[in-house]
Parts: sequence; C-alpha cells; structure tokens
Amino acid sequence: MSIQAIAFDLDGTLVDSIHDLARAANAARADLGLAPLAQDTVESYVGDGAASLVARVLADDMAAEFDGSELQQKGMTQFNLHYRAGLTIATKFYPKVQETLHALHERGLPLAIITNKPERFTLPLLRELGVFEHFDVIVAGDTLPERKPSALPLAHTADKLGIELENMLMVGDSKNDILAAKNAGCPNVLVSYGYGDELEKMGADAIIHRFDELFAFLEE
Ligand SMILES: O=C(O)COP(=O)(O)O
Ligand SMILES: [Mg+2]
Repeated sequence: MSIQAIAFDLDGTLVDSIHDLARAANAARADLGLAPLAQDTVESYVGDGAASLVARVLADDMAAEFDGSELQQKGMTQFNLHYRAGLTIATKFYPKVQETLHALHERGLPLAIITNKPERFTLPLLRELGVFEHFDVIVAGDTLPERKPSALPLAHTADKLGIELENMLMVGDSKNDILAAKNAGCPNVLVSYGYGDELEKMGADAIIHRFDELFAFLEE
C-alpha cells in the first residue's frame, strides 16, 4: 500500500468539539424554551452535519430528520449564532494531533479535511486552531451535493490532489467515514477515541488509539 495523501475527518478525529457543540445546541434549545440535554445525548447525534444535529437535538431523537419546519428553522438560526460565536471555547486537539499534522505537512505529504460539518464552521474553526494552512484540500458537509458516507467528497479530494483513491488514506471516527472510504475504495483507519460506537462492527482496515500511530501506515 502506497499512501500518497491523507484525508482526515474533523469532529471526533482531529478535535474534541463536543463541549462547544453541546453548549450551542442547548443554548438553541433554551431560546426555544426547551430544557438542556446531556452532553452524551448530543454527542450521539453528531456525525451527519449541523442540520441533522439540530433536528435530533430538537426532537431528542436519533431518527429525527431536518424537514425545514418552523421550529427546526428557528433552532438552526439560533444554533448557527451560538456555535459560530464559540467554535473553539473548549474545542481542543486530541493528543498528538497538532505535532503529527505538523510533521506530516513538513514531510510534504498532501493533507485534506473531509468533514460533514458545514463550511461556515469548518473554515473558521481550522483558522482559529492555527492548522488551516496544513491542508491542501478542505471538503465540508455542504461543499458538494453529497457528503459522507457518499464516496463523492473522497473522489473529489483525490482528483484535486491528482492521486488515485487507493493511495489516499481516510482517517475518521465514525461509521460515515469508514463507509465513505469503502464506497470510494480508499484504505482507512478508525480512531477509537472519537464519537463512534460499536467500532469493531465498522470493518475498518485498522483501529488506532492515538493519533501518532498513523506514522506506521506510511512506513509499511
Ligand atoms: O459535524 C458533524 O456532524 C460531523 O463532522 P465530522 O464529519 O467532522 O465528524
Ligand atoms: Mg467525526
């Protein structure tokens, strides 16, 4: 396996963003007169983008979908305001992420972000955390007509980098990341410390417990 680029998921893989997501979600609920949800509950709703998160947070139900109802639209407006105002209050890199990204970038390895988080949050968050410049391609949840688990964002990224999908490693924390990688034919690595559960069932090529274990995949 020759890895010529690495594409990273964002939430749950590079950064632990759950405190800021849950704070914004509960502030939006409060604006609508609803009681707060536990952080773990909000965590279980992360992974399909902001609109799904808001729909689930308002219905307090994993199955809820964004249908554009008045309540959801108000919730979305309030969530956007609260989250944009505090993207990195408590959001932190997981251990070894910053130094590993820096080292990979220094080696000249092309790096990409493929997240389901919308661009309006993804781009300022990466800037606020000082790593925006490390990435050659950034594909957010609303950059293309389809998001993970579609193969489209991965195919778009490989195309922009001028490499084959089989040479791009996808690193993520959730079912959507591994499914997208499989759909695209990319080698993939699951991180165990993120927001996904039932990790063994996802069928990832490998599971790592700390971010700098990634170096092993480049030396194979
Ligand atoms: O914000 C989300 O819903 C998911 O974001 P991720 O794809 O970076 O995990
Ligand atoms: Mg994730």
